[in-house]
Amino acid sequence: MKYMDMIISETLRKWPGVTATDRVCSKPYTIQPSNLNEEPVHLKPGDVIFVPINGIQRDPKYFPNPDVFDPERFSDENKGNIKPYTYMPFGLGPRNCIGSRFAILETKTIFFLMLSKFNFIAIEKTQIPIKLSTKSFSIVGDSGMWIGLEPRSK
Ligand code: HEM
Repeated sequence: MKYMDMIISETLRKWPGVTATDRVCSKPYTIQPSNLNEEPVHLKPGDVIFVPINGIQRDPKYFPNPDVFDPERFSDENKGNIKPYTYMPFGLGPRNCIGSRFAILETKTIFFLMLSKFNFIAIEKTQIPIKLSTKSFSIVGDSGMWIGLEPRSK
């Protein structure tokens, strides 16, 4: 199941189901500029901060060639190179997703059963590359997500 684990991790990097999360600031904090033309940002208690999970996980600074689907990023040899706090499909810290292990187990079970019976194939309605909807907060296809199931011959 190691390779399936790598596939699921990379899918959640490139296409995180939850594209952003938020936090409420509890004490004053200043984000220092990282470029010459930027001003410091002063945060006050009560300010709400959006953490763009999708943007961070597609940032070439953290994931080279971010648009390439490459499960090897999560191999035993490579996963140690991922910088802390740059991969967060289930959020981070004490309020991270309580259902993450269940979600991964469920995904693996479904894929194991489906792949043992069917090949997943592109059909006429499958959009390659997929065009994403601009009307949804989550990552969904503009005209749905279509895939064909072909029974596997024994
Ligand atoms: C692939 C599936 C899922 C994804 C990508 C996902 C993602 C997330 C993310 C990003 C957060 C916010 C965490 C943070 O801000 O640090 C979250 C919170 C949460 N998720 Fe999930 N989730 C998934 C499945 C589930 C499932 C299956 C359950 C329940 C069975 C669940 C229950 C929760 C709950 C209760 C919270 C709020 C936790 C808190 O505020 O302490 N999630 N999830």
